[in-house]
Amino acid sequence: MLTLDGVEMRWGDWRLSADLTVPGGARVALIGPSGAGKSTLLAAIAGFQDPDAGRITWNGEDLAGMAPAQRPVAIIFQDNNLFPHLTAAENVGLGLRPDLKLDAAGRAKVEEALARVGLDGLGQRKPGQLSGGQAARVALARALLRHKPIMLLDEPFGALGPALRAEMLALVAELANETGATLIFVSHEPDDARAIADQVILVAEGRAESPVPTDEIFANPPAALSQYLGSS
Ligand SMILES: Nc1ncnc2c1ncn2[C@@H]1O[C@H](COP(=O)(O)OP(=O)(O)OP(=O)(O)O)[C@@H](O)[C@H]1O
Repeated sequence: MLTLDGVEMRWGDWRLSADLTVPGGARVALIGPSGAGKSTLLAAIAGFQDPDAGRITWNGEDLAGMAPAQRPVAIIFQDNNLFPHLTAAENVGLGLRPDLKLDAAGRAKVEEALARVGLDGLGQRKPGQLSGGQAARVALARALLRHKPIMLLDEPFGALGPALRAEMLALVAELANETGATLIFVSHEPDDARAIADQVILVAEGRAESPVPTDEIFANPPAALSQYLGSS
């Protein structure tokens, strides 16, 4: 399980506190108003931004001082972080080795990951020759290949249309089920949370709340959530 114990993030006067536990294998949506701190929270878990106070642990192990690459975490960002000059296969291969010196077994793993996300035969294309949905699949294949127990998604499918976004989220949920990974994703669409999250963390008014079962939180939304849903 992932535990945020007395975590505080600060930017100038801005503050976010988080005291919560995400069970291993959970599928959690982070929802809340723009600027509430959802990305900041993911950055703290991924190791891009140190907490100003508190501890983040995974199965009891403190992640402090661990570089992002060493953490039990794979993260996918909204722009998918693909290198335009590398092929889809090379972009995926970076998940195995940053120097791309892959042996036959490594190349086979890349092919396997590409096939698993539905990109069989498209490995030699550059990102510019792929659709938005296909590019998102490349990012997913790269994350998959890293075999990390926690997968973080910072609105990775925000630029896709609703049908494609739903399809990609369903694929992510399927992959998380297969690998047993703990999934934490940011979304501005309550429907995304309803579709694949079993729990929701509300990030609002300076706090990231403990996860609540998805059905429960939408059936009986706290004031900050009603306000956010009403204004979106
Ligand atoms: N590098 C930074 N330097 C200073 N302030 C920052 C930095 N990154 C984020 N912030 C501030 O932290 C607050 C939270 O930002 P964050 O991006 O985490 O919110 P969010 O909930 O993900 O928003 P959105 O839904 O719009 O993506 C904002 O007030 C933002 O301006």
